[in-house]
Parts: sequence; structure tokens; C-alpha cells
Amino acid sequence: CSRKNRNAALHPLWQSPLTIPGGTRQSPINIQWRDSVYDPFLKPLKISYDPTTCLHIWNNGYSFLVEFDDSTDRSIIVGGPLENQYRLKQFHFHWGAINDWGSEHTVDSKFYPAELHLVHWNAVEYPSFEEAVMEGNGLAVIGVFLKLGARHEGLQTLVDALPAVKHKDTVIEFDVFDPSCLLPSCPDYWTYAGSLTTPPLTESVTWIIKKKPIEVDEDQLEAFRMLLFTSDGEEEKRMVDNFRPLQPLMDRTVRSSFQ
Ligand SMILES: NS(=O)(=O)c1ccc(Cc2ccc([N+](=O)[O-])cc2)cc1
Ligand SMILES: [Zn+2]
Repeated sequence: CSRKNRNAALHPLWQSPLTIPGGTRQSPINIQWRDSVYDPFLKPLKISYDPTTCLHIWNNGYSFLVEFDDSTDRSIIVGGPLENQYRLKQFHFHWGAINDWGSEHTVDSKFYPAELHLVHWNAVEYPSFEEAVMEGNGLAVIGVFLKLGARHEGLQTLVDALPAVKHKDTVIEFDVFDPSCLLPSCPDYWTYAGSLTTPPLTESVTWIIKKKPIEVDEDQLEAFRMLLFTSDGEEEKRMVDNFRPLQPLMDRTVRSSFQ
């Protein structure tokens, strides 16, 4: 490809190419509602999180992560498209500089202002998260869209802690939080085989994307946008637009748990 195109493939935030050479199941994707296939054999997703497994909030320079103690099976998901139970490792968000974009996945080409990812790993088959990351069925990520609306009381406890992790590589203890308060009550989801959306971009994720968004208000989105990609002392760069561009669907079908 011409020099221009090659440069277009290198997004500043990811240094590595936007599509993995030979990648056949990259994420995120656009979910075309009418092309998704209802699968009556999909089970309901069962979620049981123990709020005391919450450890801390960490600004890792891409997003802010809320990390959990994944040394036991106290916070797990099971069912849905999953063969095994998967342990909660962390959750994080992706968002835009303005409300017109920010989510990683889109639905019928519509962006949401932000997207939550709850990251789980297959501790039944693999000894650690790092090993699971390298396996086709190693991870399960629940995606939840955020839309502008009413203030989300559960999210507010998280938002109140964000000023303490404004800079890259800062961490604050956060010892009781139940992430199920961030899930919509509607059980409907889409599911497809995909990848991590940040390096190492490994094709190890069973994506479970909730059909219904949760509502957050403008102040809560603005709180995300005052975080920084940069460390204390560096020239400030606001942490916004930390989402990967859409990737080709290729030979994949998105299944729905609903008709
Ligand atoms: N956005 S996402 O696809 O849900 C996503 C989920 C988890 C991670 C975290 C991560 C995944 C793997 C590694 N690694 O193998 O070095 C380091 C960090 C990165 C990205
Ligand atoms: Zn993510």
C-alpha cells in the first residue's frame, strides 16, 4: 500500500498496526442488528460478583481500570455462550472527547459516548490471566454501552475517586464495589468471537455485548474526560478518544440471545 495508507494504519495510541496481520477475529466491530442471528440455545448469562473482591482503581495510561482479586472463584460469570465459568479480573471504560462518539462497538453504525468492559478469564482451563490472554477461549468480556441521560448513582462512587488517579500510573485503594450495579436489568445480549482492543490485540475474547445501554449524566462523562494519558510532570494530554477503530467482520456471525 502507498506510504499514506501505511501511515493511516498506525494510530498514535496503539503504535502497533490497527489490524493484526493475519487477524481474522479482531475487535471492535459494528453490530448490524438485522444481520445478527437469534440462537435459542444461548443460555442466560449468570453473574455473581463479590463486592469485597474489589482492590483498587489504576490509571494505566490507556483507561482507568478497577481491578479485582482473581485468586479465587468469588466473582464469576457462567452460562450465556460460555463453556466454563470465568473469573472477573478488572473493568474499564472507553470514551470520546464529545458525546457523539466514544464506544468501541457500534450498533447499526451508531456510536455511544462510552463503553464499559468487564474482563473475565477462564480459570478452569488456564493457570493465569496472562496465559488465558493467549488462548482462543481464554477471555470473556461483557460490553455495556453508556448513553447520556440520568445520573448513575452506582457509577458516582467510582467518579468521586477519579481525581485521585488523574495521572498515568497512579492508583487508589477501592475496596468495596459491586460492578453488577453497572449492568442493565435487561438480559438481552449479542455475542461473537473477537479480540482484545488494545495491545496485545490477541484473538482470545468471547464478546458479550448487552443490548440495552445504561444511563449516565454529562458531569459523569466529563469526569472521565478530565483524566490524563500523561504522568505527573509531563505536558498534560486529556484521556479521551481511547477507543480502537472498527475492524472488519470477516467470516463471523454475531448471535443474539433475543428475537
Ligand atoms: N478493551 S479490552 O479488549 O476489553 C481489553 C481487556 C483487557 C486488557 C488488559 C490486558 C490484556 C493483556 C495484557 N497482556 O497480555 O499483557 C495486558 C493487559 C486490555 C484490553
Ligand atoms: Zn476495553
